[in-house]
Amino acid sequence: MAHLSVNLNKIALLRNSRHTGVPDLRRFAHLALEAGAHGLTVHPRPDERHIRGSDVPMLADLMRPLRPGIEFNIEGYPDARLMHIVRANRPEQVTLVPDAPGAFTSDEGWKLTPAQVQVTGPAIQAIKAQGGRAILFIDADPAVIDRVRTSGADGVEIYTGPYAEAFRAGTHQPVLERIAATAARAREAGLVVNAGHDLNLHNIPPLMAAVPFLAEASIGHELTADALENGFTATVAAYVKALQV
Ligand SMILES: CC(=O)[C@@H](O)[C@H](O)COP(=O)(O)O
Ligand SMILES: NCC(=O)COP(=O)(O)O
Repeated sequence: MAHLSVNLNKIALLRNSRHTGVPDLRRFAHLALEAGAHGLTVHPRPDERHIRGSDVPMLADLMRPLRPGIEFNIEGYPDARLMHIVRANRPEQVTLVPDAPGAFTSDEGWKLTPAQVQVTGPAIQAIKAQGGRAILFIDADPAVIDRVRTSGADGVEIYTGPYAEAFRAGTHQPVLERIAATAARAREAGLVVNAGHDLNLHNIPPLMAAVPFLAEASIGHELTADALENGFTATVAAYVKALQV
């Protein structure tokens, strides 16, 4: 069984297209948790296209009485801005991604080159120093796991965008095998194994069959699109169930 962390980015994206505060991010955070989500994820990008820095304290305050158990996961590139948000809000988990400031979306993982380690190392130390779990967003590549292990990170989030794309084409088996090999190597190294990006109710079952020990899936885009058709509460409950196999 994998935990569901609902990513609220796309609720915030819709909210930002008006100055009315509708849809209310606080309400959708409550709805997600009441529907059975094990946590919430936000990615406060530098351009604040969706999640704003000012959203994070509100969500941290909302979730604090529900801790432990319910987890707050903050994602982003470890620049001074993100690390200030992390220090101020002390989430249970921080997922570091190598995104450029204007990235269209997150579309690659850390390679942990010496230059990248110069960036991730201090951030990992700062996250762990305040009791947080430091997760590195990686591509499905077993070869990177040894570098993750020596980085001091607590775990990985395997980037599932290529898997989702291959799944749409019906050519996902080799990609899924690479994910499974990466996850197995990470587990052997004692790392937490998470996954995320473009996961949906169709591509989750094969992923869970291949990685039954997955700890958490953070899901936002496809879940929000499904919720437009089927309702947010019912959709979150369906994703919780899909991850329980
Ligand atoms: C890291 C990842 O794959 C997602 O969590 C990311 O937050 C997606 O960002 P957008 O919602 O801005 O596309
Ligand atoms: N880390 C992945 C995430 O939080 C949500 O990604 P997506 O489901 O919006 O693609």
